[in-house]
Amino acid sequence: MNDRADQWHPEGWHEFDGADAMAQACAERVAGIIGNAIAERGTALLAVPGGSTPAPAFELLGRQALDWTKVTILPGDDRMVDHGDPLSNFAMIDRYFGGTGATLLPLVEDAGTSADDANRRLSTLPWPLDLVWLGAGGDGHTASIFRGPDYLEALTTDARALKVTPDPLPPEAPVSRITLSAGAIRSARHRMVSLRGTDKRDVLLAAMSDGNRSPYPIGAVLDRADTEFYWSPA
Ligand SMILES: O=C(O)[C@H](O)[C@@H](O)[C@H](O)[C@H](O)COP(=O)(O)O
Repeated sequence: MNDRADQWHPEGWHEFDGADAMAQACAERVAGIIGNAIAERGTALLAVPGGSTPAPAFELLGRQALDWTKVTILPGDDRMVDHGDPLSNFAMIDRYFGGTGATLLPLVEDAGTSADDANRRLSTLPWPLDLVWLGAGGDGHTASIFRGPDYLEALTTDARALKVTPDPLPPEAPVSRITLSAGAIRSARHRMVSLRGTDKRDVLLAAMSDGNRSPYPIGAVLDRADTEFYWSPA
């Protein structure tokens, strides 16, 4: 574990002793962003990550006293599966926020969804997003932006979302996906990344230090845009 106190960290770095403290901090921060967005614009629009890290924070956030009827939540990326599939990120959002009164917007309706379908749905939203909350992979991916055949399009398209087929397919979810593009992520009013573990931390720090030249997608995607980072060792 390369845990040197003098290790460089980007602006907006928040470190926690454990996953519960990080989940509490993430839930409170996202609730604050939602409350401010509603106060300023009457609505709040946020994209949230898939994967396992955010679940404890989703649990706490879903219990926050907010005017959820003014909130729209969508996945920042989703696997090309039906909502009944355990791989569906939308199903996880529905599990934690389905009872709040928020509007839940799928990126993927089913395995046949196209990028055009997703972009048509996103075109109805009061863009830009108030928040894009991201996870990070040990290979430096974020959302479903991986190195591979669709990487350049994900970094350069003006479209809000695109279909990607990572190569190699990630073993934990070996399917194509629809993901927000780098441009959509950078256009959000706020960005947050939550992640656990020293290996991922070291990849993220390297990526953020590299900026858009980074070989790690998250560095190129964020391109040093203001972002808050929430990290715990486990
Ligand atoms: O659809 C997905 O899988 C995610 O959006 C992906 O970007 C995820 O956030 C990271 O892979 C981290 O996943 P963990 O939180 O499970 O480590």
